[in-house]
Amino acid sequence: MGDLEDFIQAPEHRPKLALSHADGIPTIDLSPIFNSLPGSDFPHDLVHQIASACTEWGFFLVVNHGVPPEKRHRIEAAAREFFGQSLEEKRKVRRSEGLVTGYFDSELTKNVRDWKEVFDLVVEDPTIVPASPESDDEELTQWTNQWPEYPPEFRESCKEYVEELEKLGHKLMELLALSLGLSAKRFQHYFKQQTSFLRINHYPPCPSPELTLGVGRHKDPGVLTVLAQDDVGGLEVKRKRDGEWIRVKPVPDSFVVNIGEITQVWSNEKYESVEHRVMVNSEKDRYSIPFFFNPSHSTIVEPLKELVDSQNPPKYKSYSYGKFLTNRQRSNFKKLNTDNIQISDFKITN
Ligand SMILES: O=C(O)CCC(=O)C(=O)O
Ligand SMILES: [Fe+2]
Repeated sequence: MGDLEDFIQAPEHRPKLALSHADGIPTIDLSPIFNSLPGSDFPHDLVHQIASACTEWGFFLVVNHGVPPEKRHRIEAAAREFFGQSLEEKRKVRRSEGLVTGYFDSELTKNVRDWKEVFDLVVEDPTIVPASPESDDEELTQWTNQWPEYPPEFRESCKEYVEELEKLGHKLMELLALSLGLSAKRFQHYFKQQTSFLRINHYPPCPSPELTLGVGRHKDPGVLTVLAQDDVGGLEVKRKRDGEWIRVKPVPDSFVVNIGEITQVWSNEKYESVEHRVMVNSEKDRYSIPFFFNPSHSTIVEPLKELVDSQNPPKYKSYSYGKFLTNRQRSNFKKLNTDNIQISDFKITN
């Protein structure tokens, strides 16, 4: 993977190898949404579970989520085949500054290299985004997918998986809306011309797991992330209550859902996006597949009018999601001297 030196975390960010599983992240059974009569509301109890998981953790697992397990197994198998090839083969579909989809093995999180390789694809092909982060530049550009030749079923397995995850994403947004006291379809329109993307992460075994991270501590910038992790484990969440790093135990056929920064702003911090990171290990390869559910580039992100009033004034200035996204994108390629753009940059401080 290159020089170990590039991957070494500052001492205060290194993982503890002694694990803290503690009382875990809540697990939410989504079967009621498939059993309720068409046109009727989701059960109150389910909406309540979503509200308390989002408030207390910013993370939860879902089971009985409606995604057929065979579609998940197919993309997982295709991912193993793809990453099992030589670096030379994989680099035929490498990502570059002009072409942001495809294979990449040198991502930085908070300016330190992650011990991972990834394959990214956009859900809308093409995806419309601003050409540059500059606020006075109105030019738009397109992100398109590139596909490897091998394995031959790679493209189709990604496509059918993404379709399922999109359906689940919309269901989760309906639940989230209800849990905030909004109408079920309140968020739907933001996802026309969505900028959602799917990432496949491969974390190879690492000789020094105590010094490095598969993904450094970060918050997801979008609306919602729905992650499939395999049975190896490594994802850790910073518990809101006390700041302890808690391991998210793998549960077969479940998804890990977490709140992104846009939801934090929309909800005026009723729901917070929580930091997480990934530990690697010296023995096993680990794979994970996050689906990042993101709105249109033209979305102006700000606390929702219904959720603010004179008692609870907006905690954020509005910002353009498209500009935010292209700004982040640029910093992923370069080691910068400063931290990349954060939503805290838009926080209103009195
Ligand atoms: O691999 C994981 O478990 C999480 C990955 C992650 O947080 C990310 O890609 O944003
Ligand atoms: Fe993440």
